Formats: sequence, structure tokens, C-alpha cells
Amino acid sequence: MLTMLRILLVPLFVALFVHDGGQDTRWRLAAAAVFFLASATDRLDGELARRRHLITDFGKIADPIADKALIGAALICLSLQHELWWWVTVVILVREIGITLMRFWVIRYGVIAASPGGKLKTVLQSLAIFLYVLPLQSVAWLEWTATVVMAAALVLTVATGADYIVRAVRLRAGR
Ligand SMILES: O=P(O)(O)OC[C@H](O)CO
Repeated sequence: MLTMLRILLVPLFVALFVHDGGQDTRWRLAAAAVFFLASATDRLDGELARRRHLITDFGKIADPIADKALIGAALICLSLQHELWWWVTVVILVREIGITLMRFWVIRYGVIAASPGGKLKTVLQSLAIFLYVLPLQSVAWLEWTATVVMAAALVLTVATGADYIVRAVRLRAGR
């Protein structure tokens, strides 16, 4: 349920962010608020599922997809506005889409759930994007913080992606 809500918040975020070319402070603040809400419901969603013992195979697959839709849309918006290098967006998108496809490729053998590193990666990606979306580009330390957090997210994105590939190969090989 919350996963579906997060997916529905993606077009709302995009509409608010691209309004007025991302230049209007109020629309940008609204976009940042929607992004924060969608990211926060992700944490709540996971916590509720754990507490109520409602962790399903559907949730294990749908939950990362909802994260990736939101994060992917936000990264593309930022790169389109020339606020984030395209190569960063491309590396993250290739990893996220590739890992999602790989999860389906091995689904007959088992579900590769999100790892702790993968969850931390999503938190760092979300924090970095939130800082980029906030209309505070003139605040130098904030810009630096956003860049450093995005760099850390990028490293974890690639490292956890490699870890999932190893897991998938082992799963298929029955090891
Ligand atoms: O590393 P992934 O692809 O499993 O993604 C982690 C999820 O976003 C955590 O909810």
C-alpha cells in the first residue's frame, strides 16, 4: 500500500520540480517536501512490514523498484537542469535498472533482497538528492555536503551492485 503511494508520488515530484524550469523557490521547496515524504514513507514501510511480519516476496521486489523510480526520476530532473553531471545519473541508473533486471533473471532460484549496504546506499542517494533539490544553491557548505554525500552514495551504489551480481551468480549456480 505504502509502496504504491510512493510510486504515485513520483509524477507529483517531477511536476513540481520541472515547474518554472526548477527556478521558482516555492515550487522547488514543494518538490523537496514531496521527495522527503516519499523517502520517509520508504523507511516507515520497511519498519511496519518488519514489525507486523508482513515481509513478502512481492514487497522484496516492489520496494526497491519504488525507490528506484523516485531516485531515477529525481536524478534525471537534476541532470536535465544541469545541476548534476549526467555521468553520475547514468552510472546510478545503469546499476539500479541492471540489478532490478537481474533480480527477475534469478527469481526462479530465489529472491535477492536488499542488503544492509543497499539500504544505506538508498539513504545516501536520497539525502544527496534532497540536498540538491533544496533551493539553497547559493549556500556553499550545503553544496559541498551534497557533493560529498553523492560521492559516497555513488561508491556504495557500485560496490553493492557488484555484491548483488556475485550473489546472483552463486544463486543460479546453486551455491
Ligand atoms: O540495493 P538495492 O537495489 O537492493 O536497493 C535497496 C533498496 O532501495 C532498499 O529499500
